[in-house]
Amino acid sequence: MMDASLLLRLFLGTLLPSALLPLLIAVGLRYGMGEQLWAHAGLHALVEALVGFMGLFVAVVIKLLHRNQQVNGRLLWLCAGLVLSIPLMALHTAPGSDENVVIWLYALATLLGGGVSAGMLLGEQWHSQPRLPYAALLIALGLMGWAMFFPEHIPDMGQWSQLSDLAVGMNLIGALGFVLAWFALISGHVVSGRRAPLLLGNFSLLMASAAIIFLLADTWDSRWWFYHFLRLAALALLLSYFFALYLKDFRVLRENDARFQALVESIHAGVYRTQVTLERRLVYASAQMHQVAGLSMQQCQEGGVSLKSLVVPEDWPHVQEALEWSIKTHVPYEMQYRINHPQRGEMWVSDRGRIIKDHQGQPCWFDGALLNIHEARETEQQLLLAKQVVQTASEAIVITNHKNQIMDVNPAYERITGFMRHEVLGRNPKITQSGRHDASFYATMWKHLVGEGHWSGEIWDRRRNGEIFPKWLAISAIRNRQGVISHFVGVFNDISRQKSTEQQLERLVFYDPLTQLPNRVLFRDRLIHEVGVAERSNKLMSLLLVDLDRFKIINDTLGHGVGDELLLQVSKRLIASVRKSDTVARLGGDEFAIILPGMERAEDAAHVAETIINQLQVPFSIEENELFVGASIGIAVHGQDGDDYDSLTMNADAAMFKAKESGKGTYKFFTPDMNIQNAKRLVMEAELRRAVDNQELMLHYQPKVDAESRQIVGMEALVRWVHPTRGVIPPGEFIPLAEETGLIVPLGELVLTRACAQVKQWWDMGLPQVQVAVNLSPRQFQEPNLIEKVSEILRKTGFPATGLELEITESIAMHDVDNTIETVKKLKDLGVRISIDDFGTGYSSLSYLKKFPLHALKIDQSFVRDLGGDDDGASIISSIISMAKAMALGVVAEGVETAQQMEFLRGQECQQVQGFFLSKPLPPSDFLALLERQQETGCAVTDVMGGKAIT
Ligand SMILES: Nc1nc2c(ncn2[C@@H]2O[C@@H]3COP(=O)(O)O[C@H]4[C@@H](O)[C@H](n5cnc6c(=O)[nH]c(N)nc65)O[C@@H]4COP(=O)(O)O[C@H]3[C@H]2O)c(=O)[nH]1
Repeated sequence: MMDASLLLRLFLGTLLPSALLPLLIAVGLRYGMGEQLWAHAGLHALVEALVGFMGLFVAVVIKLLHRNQQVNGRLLWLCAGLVLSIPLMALHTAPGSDENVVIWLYALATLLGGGVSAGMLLGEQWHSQPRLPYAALLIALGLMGWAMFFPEHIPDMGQWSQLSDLAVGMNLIGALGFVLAWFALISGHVVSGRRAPLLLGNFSLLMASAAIIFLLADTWDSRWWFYHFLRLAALALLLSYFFALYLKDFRVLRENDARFQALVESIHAGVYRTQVTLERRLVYASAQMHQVAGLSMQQCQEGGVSLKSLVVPEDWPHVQEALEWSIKTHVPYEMQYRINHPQRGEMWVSDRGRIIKDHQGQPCWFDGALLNIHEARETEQQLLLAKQVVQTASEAIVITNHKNQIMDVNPAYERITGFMRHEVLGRNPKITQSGRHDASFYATMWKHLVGEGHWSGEIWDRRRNGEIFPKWLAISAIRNRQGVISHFVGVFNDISRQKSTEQQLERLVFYDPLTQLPNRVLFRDRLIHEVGVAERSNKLMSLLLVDLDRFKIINDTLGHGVGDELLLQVSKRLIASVRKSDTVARLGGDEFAIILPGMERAEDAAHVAETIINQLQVPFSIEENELFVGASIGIAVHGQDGDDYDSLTMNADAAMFKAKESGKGTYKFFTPDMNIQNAKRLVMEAELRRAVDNQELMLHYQPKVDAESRQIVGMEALVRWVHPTRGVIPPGEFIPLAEETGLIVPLGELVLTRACAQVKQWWDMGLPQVQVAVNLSPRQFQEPNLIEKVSEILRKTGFPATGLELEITESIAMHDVDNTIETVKKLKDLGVRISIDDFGTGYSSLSYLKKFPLHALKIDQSFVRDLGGDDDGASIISSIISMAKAMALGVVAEGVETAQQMEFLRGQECQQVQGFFLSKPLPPSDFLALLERQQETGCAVTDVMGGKAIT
């Protein structure tokens, strides 16, 4: 609805003045200038020129605005109306035009101007005809040409005072056209807004009015001037509208530009426009390009710098490619590349832009924005790197927020805990708690973590499968800029393998690998510890050293497998014999130590020792063998027998040695005189060393007699130590010491050489050529050059190998059976005979025995001694004899002391006998006499059978 007040204001403000003013001017001119024709003609030309200029100007403006799509297409009809009418109107001022032509031009201009302007009312399909103004121009030119060159063909238009009907009709139709155009204009379809339709409508009304007044006017009268000025006012209205429109556009443009500038300068990005040529020269660069790309402010303002010169050469092809692609596809581009910043060096930028086309759709610019992303990219790279580090780290990493909710974990976390990332996100890390640590542990941990910012330590956790494992955990608190804890980062390692290695190492260092008992190192530690405890308390502490009595024989004869099993079983019995607080340790070989702390009386240690001895006397059953071992125990009590590790162990050792000495299977408390005995042993060792060198050793010979013929068939060489002060020392007292110290090797060589030399001498004397038997100790037997030594001695002494018999013990035979068989075979190859001494005391396996190239078995004297007693010596002897017979071996019975024993052995068809009943071991001179007697009488021991020994 048209606003009435607006209508009134427009009427009063626009239409009225624009009609009144021409009227006043016209009246003023008529009466002011009178009949001065020259003045009227000049003013008329000026007015028409102004009308013509304004009309054409407005026509051009409408056309241009339409091309820029700033005005409605209907206005092209108004434009065409102006193009048609204005030149025609202007033409009538040409000098020499006759009245008919002038009226014709006027009427035609009014007709065509109004008629074509009314085209604004036409339907949609008639709008936006860009060629319409040109067509109008052509028609106008044609009509002008007609009027100018063929005035005679112009219809009769009458005179100013009396217009023809045609002239009147054309003017009326033209006026009607302007009225119709007024309808079109005020409808709001041509121009929008409140004032514009009325303003333009006024133009149309004035034009219509001018056409009507034209009909009433006469040349130079006031009506005549009136319609001229009406048209001038109408066009002035039109011009003012479009001028205002232009001004408005210009202002908007300027505002937009200022706004655009402000906007562009306010953003961090450098905004640019470049040419689409290959160089991509900048035609516009915002001031930010100074910051982003290092352009000078002058370069920013003037442009001209090529984008190519800014970009790092390696990246340019990539930039070119993206821009070309954008030209081709018209799709905006977005890329990241490096530019050479003159001050800051290579900088990463992000470039987003698009192709701009001209009005013909041809690409003409690239408009883009360059953003410095160097720091962001560096940060991104660092983040990427950090992420990769986290992802590939072998340590588990868990990140929580300040509420201790898991925000992220790495693959190592998943591998170690078994929990997948998605299972733990948002949960508390305590899902892996093992329950091994109490609340106070975690409270301390958190206190330290929050206070110090970090915590590290060993902690036990639980895997998803329930398995508990140790880990080394380091947690750091991460604080934000305000210093408030925002995150926690936990890094941990599964240290179960390391732990078990540590434990294994600890076991290796501190425990005996066979029995798993503490070894000497840990024993020492514990003993020192218990000494300290005993000193602080009123309790006694005792140390027991336990040595197994027959372990060596068992180990040598039945092998290490049996030996190891025996030690295992012994260790179990020892543990079972003491309290849990006591320490049972294995010091090596068959030696064990027991620490008994917290005892009331020393006798308590004796009870424990008795228990142990009783326990170890119970036979052990290993691999179908029933094995008997006893134990000798030495006891030292803290305080009375020593107050430190060294004195206690030394004294317990001395006590143990004494226990062994005083018959096995017993215990002894340490007494001070034991140390004296120890000292004695040391002295003896030195003396024995000297004795070997000083020829203090001499040999005695004990005859072996044929049980049937009673003739001496052999002899055993037995060493004696003739001590300068102590007299003759029997071998039982020094052979073990020699064996222990290694002195047995030179001693054994000495004995063998002496025996061979002695018997060779007797043989050379023509005496009965009986064999001599020499004892070989285990240590001698294991000498790698034994064979060479024996053959060298035989060679040196010239004694035939067949005259020599070497006695080895059962334990030697059964130790390392294969090697022993080898050595025995080699000895046999030399011609030497081998017999097994003390047979029956060891654990000889018959099947092995068969493999040895033996000569004879010597029945141990303990069985002979048992004859006639309760023990089953007789049956053992007869078994040995029948076994030897079966194996085609000779048998010698040792230790024959009585006629009964002799009788028994003869009855059992024992081939040879040896013993005090026949003869004690004799010095060489006595044995020589015996041999000589046998040579003379044929039998050296005849009288013996009468019950009297030879010596
Ligand atoms: N009670 C009793 N004893 C009798 C009787 N008949 C012989 N004997 C003793 O029995 C031991 C026999 O020697 P053995 O079994 O080889 O036992 C020997 C032997 O193992 C070792 N031995 C002696 N001389 C040597 C030697 O030159 N080298 C090595 N390696 N060991 C030797 O010392 C051990 C002890 O030698 P001896 O004291 O000489 O003791 C000798 C001998 O005097 C008897 O009727 N009644």
